[in-house]
Amino acid sequence: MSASIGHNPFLLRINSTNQLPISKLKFPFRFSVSTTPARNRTFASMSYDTQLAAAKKASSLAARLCQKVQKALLQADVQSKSDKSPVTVADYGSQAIISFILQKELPSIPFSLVAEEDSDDLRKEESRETLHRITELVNETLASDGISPLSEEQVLVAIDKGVSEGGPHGQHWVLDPIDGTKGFVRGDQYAIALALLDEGKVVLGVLACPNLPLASIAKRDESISEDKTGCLFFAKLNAGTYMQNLDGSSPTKVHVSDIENSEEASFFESYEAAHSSHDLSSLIAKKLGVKAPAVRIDSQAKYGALSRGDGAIYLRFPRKGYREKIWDHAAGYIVVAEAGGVASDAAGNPLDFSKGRYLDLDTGIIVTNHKLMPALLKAVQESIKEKVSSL
Ligand SMILES: Nc1ncnc2c1ncn2[C@@H]1O[C@H](COP(=O)(O)O)[C@@H](OP(=O)(O)O)[C@H]1O
Ligand SMILES: [Mg+2]
Ligand SMILES: [Mg+2]
Ligand SMILES: [Mg+2]
Repeated sequence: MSASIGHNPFLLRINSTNQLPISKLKFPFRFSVSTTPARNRTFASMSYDTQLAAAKKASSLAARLCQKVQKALLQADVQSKSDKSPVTVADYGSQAIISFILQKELPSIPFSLVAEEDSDDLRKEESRETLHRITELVNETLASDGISPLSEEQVLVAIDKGVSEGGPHGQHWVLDPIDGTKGFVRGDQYAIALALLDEGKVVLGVLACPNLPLASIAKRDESISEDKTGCLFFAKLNAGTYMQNLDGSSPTKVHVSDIENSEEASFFESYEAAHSSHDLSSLIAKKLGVKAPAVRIDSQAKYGALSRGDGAIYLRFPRKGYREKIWDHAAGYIVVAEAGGVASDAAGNPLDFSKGRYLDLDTGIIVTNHKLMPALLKAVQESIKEKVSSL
């Protein structure tokens, strides 16, 4: 793993392999409050209310930190020049806050966290100033909620709780502290994405999207820039999906688009062509007769926007060999599923979050409503075949 600290104290460039030394693996924990063995419990019997409240609090505080850093980044006019995945002090700060708050709010539940970042680079001598800045940011954010400050070591320990491997047994939090870091650095969309796995299934998810307008982004007039932004989506198994203002308004229930005619559908995809083939998605859209141009935005904000019907389809086709990580999809997946949507890989298999830190997938991820899925799947499979045979 390597990292170099740029001129701006808010930005770190990092080259992460996501490989973890065996010595860092955490024993998978069971939910200890219940006296029933985990495998015998039914998901319906669990309410997950305390976990959801803790997840909402943790994500909202992390969003506060991210908003502050993004403002500073933009004022400093930093640009992402490297083709390596950027990591900012906000990625680390967000992970530290969420890890710390979840443990603080849920003291009686054994804690297992599968998260994107680790502190290996931050522990290096050359990162001292950065660690100091991260700790300062974390403490300013915690103070705004009346929480006592953490030491630099406590910040590192909180970040490193994220080394869990997840898996099919017990409960595991799944965290992307900033999803869409490239969008974050550009001043565009990003999300703080937190989900809970229980026995390998996603049972709750929270998506904080500080730059997403509260109003629909479908057919938005780009010239109107004073749209209110900052959405918090949350979903619990069998309990629906809700959206509220990040500042804490009362939640409203959301539902995916009920469009049946694919010609009327619009679709989301990654802003970054390196993350998802824009060529393949345009071929699929053509086959479906989609008229609207692709809506390209960063991060799981796409899942949030889809869950409230801003668009009807999300297409993601990474280059061959890319392995999707569970934190890039777990929260978004349940937010869409509980809003009446469906996600699968390109072969129509459901997404399986029980396999550890990665998703095992056939080719890509497609998300839509139940009515459009059969036609979408057909168009996807035909398009993939055509693309492969034309190579
Ligand atoms: N070559 C690649 N193909 C597909 N996804 C990639 C990728 N390189 C990075 N990503 C993932 O794409 C995520 C952003 O998704 P999106 O394209 O929807 O904005 C990144 O999350 P992070 O920003 O958390 O690192 C990263 O995990
Ligand atoms: Mg990243
Ligand atoms: Mg991500
Ligand atoms: Mg991330």
